[in-house]
Amino acid sequence: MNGYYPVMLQLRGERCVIIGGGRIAERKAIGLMEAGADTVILVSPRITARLQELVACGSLQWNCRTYEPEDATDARLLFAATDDSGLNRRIADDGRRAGALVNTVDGDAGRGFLNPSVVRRGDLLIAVSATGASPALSARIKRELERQYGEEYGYSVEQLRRLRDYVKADVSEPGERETLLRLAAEEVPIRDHADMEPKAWVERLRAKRPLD
Ligand SMILES: C[C@@]1(CC(=O)O)c2cc3[nH]c(cc4nc(cc5[nH]c(cc(n2)[C@H]1CCC(=O)O)[C@@](C)(CC(=O)O)[C@@H]5CCC(=O)O)C(CC(=O)O)=C4CCC(=O)O)c(CCC(=O)O)c3CC(=O)O
Ligand SMILES: NC(=O)C1=CN([C@@H]2O[C@H](COP(=O)(O)OP(=O)(O)OC[C@H]3O[C@@H](n4cnc5c(N)ncnc54)[C@H](O)[C@@H]3O)[C@@H](O)[C@H]2O)C=CC1
Repeated sequence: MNGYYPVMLQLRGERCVIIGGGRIAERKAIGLMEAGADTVILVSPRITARLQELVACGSLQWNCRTYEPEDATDARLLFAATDDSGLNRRIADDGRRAGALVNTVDGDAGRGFLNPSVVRRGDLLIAVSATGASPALSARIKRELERQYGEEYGYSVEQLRRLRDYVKADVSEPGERETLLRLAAEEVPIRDHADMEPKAWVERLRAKRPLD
């Protein structure tokens, strides 16, 4: 067992602090924004052109200076993303002392979190990690999954959520709920013009439900 445990973190309203403003910090910042993080703070004397654009449109805050230990205070997630590995280690220590979850971009990953490679299709989120053994393999598997799970899954998962809300409210018998939701999950992906009105969908599923 290598000690890694996957979770899905809800980042809305959580303070995310990135130290560094290079290519890798940029990738981490964009990943946070794709997740819906709304409080992302960059600390770096220099940042990339893309990060400057994101600062200009108000998506990120930028503190244009070098790291100070106070930057780690109150961070929920802290990214040590500079090109100085000694500094990254100090940032990580400060962050852990302050109770933050810490990502260190240069391999000192023993006691923090790693970023997986991610495929997003609406509410479907597929994350892949080789836990530091091979980021290139994670990226390759992500590309394979992107082909296997196309954009149509975004619409499908939206419809499955609607169906599930309906079934939770309307079908009182737990065994029947489970059977219906499993059968529905087997039917996706669905075409985005298909009528997936929950009531009619449940009726269709009931008609094809295996007799038990
Ligand atoms: C430990 C970890 C910590 C962390 O950053 O969280 C880490 C560390 C390091 N990455 C390095 C190199 C590369 N990283 C990538 C790409 C990604 N790296 C990501 C995560 C992670 N990288 C975590 C482990 C995750 C895992 O193993 O699954 C991804 C998945 C997610 C993301 O960063 O958001 C993102 C895929 C983006 C996508 O989806 O496409 C590529 C490929 C490419 O760029 O195409 C290369 C070159 C090829 C190679 O090295 O494999 C180096 C060496 C630097 C050097 O040589 O000096 C280190 C440091 C070290 O390991 O020593
Ligand atoms: N995790 C990953 O996927 C990968 C990680 N890496 C690692 O990431 C490191 C960073 O790579 P890049 O972003 O390409 O480097 P870069 O050189 O483009 O950026 C480094 C950034 O750190 C900032 N910085 C330096 N000292 C600072 C300080 N005291 N306080 C605040 N900011 C400071 C600089 O201003 C710059 O913005 C590399 O050294 C490498 O070890 C490299 C490739 C992939």
